[in-house]
Amino acid sequence: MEELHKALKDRDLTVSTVHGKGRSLVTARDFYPGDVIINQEPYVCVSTHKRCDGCFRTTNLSKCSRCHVVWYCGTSCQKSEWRLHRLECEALSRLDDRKRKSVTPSIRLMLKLYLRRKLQDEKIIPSTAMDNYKLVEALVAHMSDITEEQLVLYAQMANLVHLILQWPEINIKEIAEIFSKFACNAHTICDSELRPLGTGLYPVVSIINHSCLPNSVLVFEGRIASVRALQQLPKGTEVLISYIETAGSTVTRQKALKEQYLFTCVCPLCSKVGQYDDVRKNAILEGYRCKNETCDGFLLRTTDGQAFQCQECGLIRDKEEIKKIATEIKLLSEEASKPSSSANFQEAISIYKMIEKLQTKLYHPFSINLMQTRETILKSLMKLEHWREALAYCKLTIPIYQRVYPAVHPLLGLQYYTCGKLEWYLEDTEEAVISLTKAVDILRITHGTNTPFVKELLTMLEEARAELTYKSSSKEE
Ligand SMILES: C[S@@+](CC[C@H](N)C(=O)[O-])C[C@H]1O[C@@H](n2cnc3c(N)ncnc32)[C@H](O)[C@@H]1O
Repeated sequence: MEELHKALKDRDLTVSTVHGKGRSLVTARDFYPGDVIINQEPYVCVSTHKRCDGCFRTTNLSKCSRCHVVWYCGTSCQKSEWRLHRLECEALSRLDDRKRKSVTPSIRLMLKLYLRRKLQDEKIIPSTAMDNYKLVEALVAHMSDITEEQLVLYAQMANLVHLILQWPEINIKEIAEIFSKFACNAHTICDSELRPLGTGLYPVVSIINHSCLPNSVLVFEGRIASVRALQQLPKGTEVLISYIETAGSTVTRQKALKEQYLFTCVCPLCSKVGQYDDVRKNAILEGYRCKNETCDGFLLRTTDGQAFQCQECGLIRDKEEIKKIATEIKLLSEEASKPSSSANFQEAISIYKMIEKLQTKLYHPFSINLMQTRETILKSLMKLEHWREALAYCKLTIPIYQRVYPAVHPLLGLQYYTCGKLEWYLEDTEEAVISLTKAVDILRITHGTNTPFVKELLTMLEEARAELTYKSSSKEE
């Protein structure tokens, strides 16, 4: 680990231990909003769905002609992956069709990990301070916290890995432990618009702990993980990213962290659990609305548990009435998730609009359930190229985004970006300039200014500004 400390020192970072959290990454100088704190290539990664295994693209794909499992977009990616894939390919080719179908991304991640370790041990692939198996060994596994059921699943997966690799010395218990490490440490690789592409293990980035109110953000440039400061981080600050979607009540966030990452979060936001501010925030995010439509107070359960009372105007909402609407929403949601409905955007939109109508009666106007429904409608409208209505929905989501996310958050930036693009396309140039400027202000910090995505956004903003100037000068004439 000496080597790692030296490599991190060169990047103005250190590792220290924080009570209740274990290792943590700490700044050794001041970092400013948008500064890259650390970049890392994955130790191993896999694409999910049908994508090129090298660059995650979905165009010009052809399957490896030998193993029929892995896809490449061309010879360049195939060559760059060859040393590792040669061994993986050999192992996969031995499988019959049925077994080959059971090779999930997690199984492939494990195969690649073992093969890469072997290649590094044999010095066929070089090791560096930030790229070696010792870093994987140091990752937390939380073996004592996993359920019996999960353990059985890991053991089954480990057996499959054993069967594929056919290495006599392989240790099933060790593989199961590494599966647990994947669960606690691997990251979902996303594109610039935060759509998931694959999964990767970045053992140095994995030293970074979670906060529900993070000071940094993890984004990806291709398969390189990039952690950027969201705010000024004075020397000696613990770098914190969010592992989960933070727009949820404390209970929802803690449940997600416990289930997916096996820990109880001790961040400043979570330690406020039960305090008035936390109760109020949660009741707005996931609670019911006041019966009086002009009141935006939040509701809490009455002491007898039989109803909910608005904390602003005192009006009572009956539990049965709430239950009735909630049941109608549930039935409609089940209908919407049927393959026949989700494949037909028009049908999906009409069901989700019914859900939206019921949710506006049930939930607080700043509810995340409502935000998610509107987001689903927006996406379907975009698919159908119903731009004007899509813009209306996008605008409806923005106030909720502003409320549930901090001022600098990639999802808020991306929502302004969608809004700006739609406005520009619909020739609402003045509005487009405002929305795109807001998008740039956020995304230049979260994504950096050198990525193709942000460069394109900057060009779009420049063009929209030029168009606005032209429109204004033509009006004056
Ligand atoms: C990806 S690792 C982060 C590095 C880890 N601290 C280590 O020592 O390797 C995730 C683990 O760190 C700990 N952790 C991260 N954030 C935490 C938080 N906010 N509260 C409590 N534990 C946390 C948990 O044990 C979690 O499973």
